[in-house]
Amino acid sequence: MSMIEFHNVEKYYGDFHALHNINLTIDAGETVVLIGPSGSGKSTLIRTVNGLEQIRHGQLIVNGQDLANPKTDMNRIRKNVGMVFQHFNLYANKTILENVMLAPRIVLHRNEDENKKVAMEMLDRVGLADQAPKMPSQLSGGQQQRIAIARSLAMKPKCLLFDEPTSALDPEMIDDVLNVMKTIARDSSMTSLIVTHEMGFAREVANRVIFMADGRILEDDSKEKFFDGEPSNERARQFLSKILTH
Ligand SMILES: Nc1ncnc2c1ncn2[C@@H]1O[C@H](COP(=O)(O)OP(=O)(O)OP(=O)(O)O)[C@@H](O)[C@H]1O
Repeated sequence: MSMIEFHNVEKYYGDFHALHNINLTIDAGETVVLIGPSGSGKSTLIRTVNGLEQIRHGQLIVNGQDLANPKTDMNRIRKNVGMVFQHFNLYANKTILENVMLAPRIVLHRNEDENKKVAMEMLDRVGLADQAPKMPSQLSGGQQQRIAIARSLAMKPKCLLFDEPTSALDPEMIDDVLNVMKTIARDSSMTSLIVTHEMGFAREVANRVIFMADGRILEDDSKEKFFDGEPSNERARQFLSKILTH
């Protein structure tokens, strides 16, 4: 079953043509990594999936709903499609537990006992259950990002979008966040679409690797073909050799 379908999608920012003729189908349970040079449209592409950016032409179907249809209930999309950003933006004046419980309470009206149980389960999943009573400022950046992941997981989404979740972190914190993301990727009930520059991570967890440049998908391969074979596209090959030699 497909979770996300792009059909001939075009995206503009004013006159700037940011996405060109995107065709892409992602099945439920897949872990897809999106890579490419800066400014190639990776963030734009994943932000269209939960409606943070609107498309101009084409069709985008997420969890069976057509995003271009004005009747589509975007709240329903966002319940099923979570997002983890580069900057985690926890509520500074709320405890870690409250941060994780907030959206399910407001959006899903989950009852308090169940909400707390789920929140603690998710905090446990990211290895931070013991931090529940603390305030965000008492945690490191890497821990805060893991809380942001727990916060997304608490909504029990079908799909999680990750937009460079480790690129604002100090190097020593990156692995802890990637390890949490690896356990999510192994959960076949969740679809993950991940923008990252972490090639080791991509190589380990991705089912598929998509390479973008200039707003276009130039390569869409299994991870084996992309990393162990050779991408067919010349720019993808150049990008890969450059990034792997750094
Ligand atoms: N809100 C906006 N208004 C105008 N142009 C934008 C906007 N957001 C992005 N762009 C432009 O769209 C292009 C794609 O940007 P995008 O952030 O999607 O790229 P990216 O591949 O995610 O880059 P990076 O790896 O640097 O985050 C860039 O040229 C960028 O300048």
